[in-house]
Amino acid sequence: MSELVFFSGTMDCGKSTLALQIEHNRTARGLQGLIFTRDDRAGEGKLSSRLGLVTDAVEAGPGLDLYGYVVERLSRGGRVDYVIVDEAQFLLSGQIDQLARVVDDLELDVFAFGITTDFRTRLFPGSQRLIELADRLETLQVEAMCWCGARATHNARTVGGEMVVEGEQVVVGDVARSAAEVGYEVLCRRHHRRRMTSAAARAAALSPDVLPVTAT
Ligand SMILES: Nc1ncnc2c1ncn2[C@@H]1O[C@H](COP(=O)(O)OP(=O)(O)O)[C@@H](O)[C@H]1O
Ligand SMILES: Cc1cn([C@H]2C[C@H](O)[C@@H](COP(=O)(O)O)O2)c(=O)[nH]c1=O
Repeated sequence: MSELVFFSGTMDCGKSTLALQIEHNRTARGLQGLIFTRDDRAGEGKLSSRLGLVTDAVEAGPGLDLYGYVVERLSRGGRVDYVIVDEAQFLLSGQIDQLARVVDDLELDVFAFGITTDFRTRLFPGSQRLIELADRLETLQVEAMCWCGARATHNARTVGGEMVVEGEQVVVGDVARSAAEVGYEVLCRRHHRRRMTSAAARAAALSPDVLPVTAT
């Protein structure tokens, strides 16, 4: 029985890597997949992993009917054995319904990958619909970690190094610790709530206000 599977986690937990591994393993067995993505950091029509691997993909812009695209490919004599979707959080709710139809009507497995919540801890529309419709939800086994050592469960956005909780939902970016204007950092819920990024924690540790007082 074909399935719609949603592999989710924070940023930087290995989702795109797993997508590429699934693609590699199936291709190695002679299967042919169709890969969709949206707004990958590597550019339009790319699925990229921080491990350095990248492959071509179909850019699933807001105007693309994913079910229609698969049907058209098949009706032109093309082969599609399964479908992979990366950055699925960015898809419209209706596009997730189209993926469910690919599973139900075309009997193809669909493997979707994405972050569930944005920097404000709110669900992305695509992720919300995937949680509502998926046959199976999978959490990635390689956990991203907060600076405190706890499992990272939330994505923080930084602007000029400061954590922010207001702004546009979608701003393509990375977790690299450069001085980029907009960056991201994964945190545990406790530190996301306290807006305590690794830089803020370092600054607090160096502050004379919090230096330990030693008894004389
Ligand atoms: N230099 C490295 N050596 C080993 N593993 C790395 C390195 N850089 C990144 N990774 C791994 O890649 C993961 C990020 O993979 P990626 O597929 O890009 O994540 P996601 O798609 O979830 O944002 C990191 O959590 C880490 O496990
Ligand atoms: C939290 C958050 C993230 N994004 C963007 C930043 C990246 O471009 C992608 C996530 O990619 P990854 O492969 O999972 O690292 O999403 C965003 O636009 N808005 C957010 O709130």
